[in-house]
Amino acid sequence: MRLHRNLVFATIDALSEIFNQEKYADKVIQNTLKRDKRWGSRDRSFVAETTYDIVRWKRLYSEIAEVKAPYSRENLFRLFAVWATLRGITIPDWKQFEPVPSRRIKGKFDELSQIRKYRESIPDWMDELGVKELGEKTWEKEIHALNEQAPVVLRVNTLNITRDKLRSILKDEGIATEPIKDYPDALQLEERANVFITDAFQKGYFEVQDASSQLVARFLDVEPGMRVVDTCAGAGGKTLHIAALMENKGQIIATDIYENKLKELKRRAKRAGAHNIEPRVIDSSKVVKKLYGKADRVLIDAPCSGLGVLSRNPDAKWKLQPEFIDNIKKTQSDILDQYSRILKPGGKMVYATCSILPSENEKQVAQFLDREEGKDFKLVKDKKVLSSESGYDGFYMALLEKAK
Ligand SMILES: C[S@@+](CC[C@H](N)C(=O)[O-])C[C@H]1O[C@@H](n2cnc3c(N)ncnc32)[C@H](O)[C@@H]1O
Repeated sequence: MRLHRNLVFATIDALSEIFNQEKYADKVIQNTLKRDKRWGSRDRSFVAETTYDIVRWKRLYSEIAEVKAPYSRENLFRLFAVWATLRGITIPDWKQFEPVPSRRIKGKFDELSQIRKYRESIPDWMDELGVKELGEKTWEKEIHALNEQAPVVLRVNTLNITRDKLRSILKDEGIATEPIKDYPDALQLEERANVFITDAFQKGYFEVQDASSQLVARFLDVEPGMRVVDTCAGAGGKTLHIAALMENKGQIIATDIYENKLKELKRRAKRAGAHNIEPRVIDSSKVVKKLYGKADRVLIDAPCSGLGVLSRNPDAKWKLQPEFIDNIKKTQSDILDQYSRILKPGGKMVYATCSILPSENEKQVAQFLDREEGKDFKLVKDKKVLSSESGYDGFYMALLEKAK
């Protein structure tokens, strides 16, 4: 592979914004890709994937390159040189690159690979927390899987099209996909591609949604005609799936504390042809109180550490803090206590997270069931999805039923 100057420079600029200005990697990459209209799909994927790779391996590469934050341009080029050397890519003789000690880089890589926190490139606290919560063996496998690049999975919008039909349309657009066994609405891309520019996307035939995330709406056991409240709806990934499962019949009230996310949900619902979604911003406790005792189904897709989705969001390794996880657990239990009251007697509720930590998942549910607020509920079933076992995001979902 030959390195192109403008692509390498774009990658270095993106890394500088992510590492030094604390900006989110996905947003920075999105903007960086707008920089040069002449870039083709290979150029764009070089910038996106190399940036994500160096973000993912920041700790390991920093140790090898002996550089620390704040990252000067010189240091970013050193990180880049480590990335290229470990992939067997020849470093060009540009003045930005110092002579690269390839043997030393490979030697240090072998040496550091003996120690998990370097090998898997994670902060000390995260390694300790993973071992404490999951045990050494499971954590070891899980963090390894979470460092793999995530596959691109689509959720077929069955309001508009069948899976087979979409598959054949995408094939005609040059995008090959495979159905995934046991995931009835999913198609996995055989090769990465920008699916958002396809005609099929504009027509609302699919959404991009990880396979594990696609399990949640089905877990809620919805039926056409029900009243469902999706309490932490965000931009509506699962709301749209629920709408499709309900065949547009019944009512879905989608709430969130952020209006901008619900605005995005509205846009997506329009494209998807989902007509039974009513977004409501939670701007006071009244909004939730008004719904008490009204729903057949409640989804709590709770805010969480996001440790199950590190493969698609590797900069969370550096942005996440242990204090954030402690606080979010308190929010999760408050949300459970409050939003469970939205259910009618005999109704069902799913509590879900994209975390793999038992303290955010099964322990959170067990504590709820032990509290006064949970006394009328029983656990019907739960499912822990590990990335190392499924090949998709880490997730947790519990189905609870309220007594009649
Ligand atoms: C895991 S995300 C939701 C993802 C979304 N359900 C989807 O499938 O695309 C959690 C959401 O909870 C929202 N949130 C945080 N605190 C909340 C609260 N107290 N009440 C309702 N929503 C909250 C966040 O804004 C965020 O959108």
